[in-house]
This record gives sequence, structure tokens and C-alpha cells, in this order.
Amino acid sequence: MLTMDDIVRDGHPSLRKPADEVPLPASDEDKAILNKMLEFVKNSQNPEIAEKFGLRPGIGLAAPQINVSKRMIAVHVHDDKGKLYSYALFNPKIISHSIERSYLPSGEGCLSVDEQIPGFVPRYARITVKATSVDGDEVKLRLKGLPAIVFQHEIDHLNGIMFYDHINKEDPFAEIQDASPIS
Ligand SMILES: O=CN(O)C[C@@H](CC1CCCC1)C(=O)N1NCCC[C@H]1C(=O)Nc1ccccn1
Ligand code: NI
Repeated sequence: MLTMDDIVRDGHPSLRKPADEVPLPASDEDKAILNKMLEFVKNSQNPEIAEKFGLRPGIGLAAPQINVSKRMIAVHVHDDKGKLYSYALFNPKIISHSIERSYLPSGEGCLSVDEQIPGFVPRYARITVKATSVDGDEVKLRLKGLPAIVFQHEIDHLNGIMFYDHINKEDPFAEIQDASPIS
């Protein structure tokens, strides 16, 4: 199973390298890695397992964070209505997005960043994502709220972008145009 020892930290080159498309159909190795990533995110949300293995809770993970420069992400998160979004995806792509933006009022963190970096991270309020599931199915997801935020954070990782790159350097908590906070 993946643990925090497998997660590279800020400064590691793989976090700033654009990740490579995964050739489809995916190899057994790539499928195994992606399944391990989803397992990690689920484990990190299980108090007993997280405690036992010292896992920092996460709601998403991108392959560059485990030093695999491939376009693979895992997400396991509930929206504000309690709907579960649990996905292990190859080559996710944002194919459209709202003009309206949103952000987490508490800011964002990252399992690859050990210190807190305060500030609002502007995201699109709604996105449409196309990807291929770990089982090889084409998926098209229309996302809003926290799931939309998580997917944007993870897809940023595939492009070598860190959450704090989006924070206003002059005023980290400056009002964001056309934005609403996610409850
Ligand atoms: O690339 C992937 N990562 O770096 C794991 C990150 C991904 C999230 C950060 C903001 C959006 C996606 C992660 O899950 N965290 N970051 C470190 C702190 C803990 C945790 C977190 O934000 N948890 C959370 C947030 C809102 C509601 C419930 N839980
Ligand atoms: Ni992250």
C-alpha cells in the first residue's frame, strides 16, 4: 500500500514537470498504480488505517505526487449533499468551464506541501471533465462545488502547477472577481 513515504514534497522536480499522456488501453502496471492511488486516498480517510500508517487525510492524489510523471488522478470526496465522487482516471481533461469562479474559504493545502500557505485559490465554479476510467470506460463528468475544486487541484498537478501558484501575491485574501466561496 502507498504511504506518506511514497509522496514527494515541494521542491521535487516531478511536481513541476508536465506529466505524460497514458497510452490506452492502459498497461497492467499503470492500472495497478492508479488503483493504489485510489486505495491511498480511501485509506487516508479511514481513521484506524490513517492512524496506524501515519497517513495525512486526502481527498485526491495525482501521480506526479508519487513520482510517476503520468496523467493519472484519484479522487474520493463527498459533495455538500453527501454524494460520493470516487474516481481513478487516466488522461483527465477539462473540456469546458464556467466563467464564474469559486474557492475554498479556508484556502487549500497539498499532501506534497508540508507547510500551510494561506490565501484564496481561485478555481472555476463548474467544469466538465473527460477522462478514461481505470477500467477503460470513457467518462464525462459535470462537476461543481468541492468535487470541481478537487479535480482542478489534481489536474493542475499533471501540469506542474501547485495550488499556491494561484494565490494573489500582493493580497492572498483579495476578493476574487465573479467568485463564490464553497461551503
Ligand atoms: O493533490 C492532492 N492533494 O495534495 C491532497 C489535497 C487535495 C485537496 C486540497 C484542496 C482541494 C483538493 C488534500 O486532500 N488535502 N490537502 C492537505 C490538507 C488536507 C487535505 C484536504 O484538503 N482535505 C479536505 C479539504 C476540504 C474538505 C475535506 N477535506
Ligand atoms: Ni496536491
